[in-house]
Amino acid sequence: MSANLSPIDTAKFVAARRAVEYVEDGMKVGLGTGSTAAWMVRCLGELVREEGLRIVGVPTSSRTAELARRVGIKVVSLDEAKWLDLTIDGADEVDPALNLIKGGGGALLQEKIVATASDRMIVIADASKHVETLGAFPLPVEVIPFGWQTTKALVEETLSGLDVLGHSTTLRLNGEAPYVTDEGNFILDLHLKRIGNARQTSLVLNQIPGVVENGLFIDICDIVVTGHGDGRVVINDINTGLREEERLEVVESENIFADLDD
Ligand SMILES: O=C[C@H](O)[C@H](O)[C@H](O)COP(=O)(O)O
Repeated sequence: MSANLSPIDTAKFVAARRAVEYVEDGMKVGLGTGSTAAWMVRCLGELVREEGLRIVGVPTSSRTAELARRVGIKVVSLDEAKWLDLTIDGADEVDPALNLIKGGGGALLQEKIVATASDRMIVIADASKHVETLGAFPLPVEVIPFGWQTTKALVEETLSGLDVLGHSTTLRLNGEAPYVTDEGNFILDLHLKRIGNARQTSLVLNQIPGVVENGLFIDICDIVVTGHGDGRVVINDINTGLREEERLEVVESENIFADLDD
């Protein structure tokens, strides 16, 4: 069957489809969160079901855990797996050095822990995620609920010293109530004017009491697989400098497209 995907879903799907080629039998794989990562989980599930691929998956959110189980991937905790061969995840922004902003879907904390505990991190993205400088996408910062308004004020005061803060810092909402992460925390979205020094910004943010983690992923990602709406994928490996392009055909079994609610 030829799937009738929109160009954006085609881009996400081909990136995911190409990225799962890095997964080998017996691997322990970190499973990212978000709409692009959901394609990867479906692709991996298909390989498990149809080709007998034997892997264990460590999900980075309750959403991903649920989807992974549904598509037939054996799910274990990070503490059971201890160290992972590979993590595949999406991103909100990717810069030329493959530094990232993540957390648009609220899963940055588990994502950063899982990616850091992996030999390699592969990011899957559509072309719109590439930027020259990080920071147009609001930077998510996970904070504990206790005293969050004080933490917000401290974040604003600290960033004004770095001259990176734009017009506002907002508490992420779920309807009228604060959005609550899988770890029971809140998220502040930082609207920045620029991030001149992402490493410094990340370190400074994580020094503030009440801040649990921020969405800057510096020197964590090894490979970016970028999908395009016409089926092209571009692979960028920061360690080898390799850049290659190929084209994938979007002709898939019904199973993988049967469940598109994620
Ligand atoms: O918290 C969510 C994650 O960092 C996502 O990987 C990121 O927001 C990208 O999501 P999507 O693939 O839906 O654009």
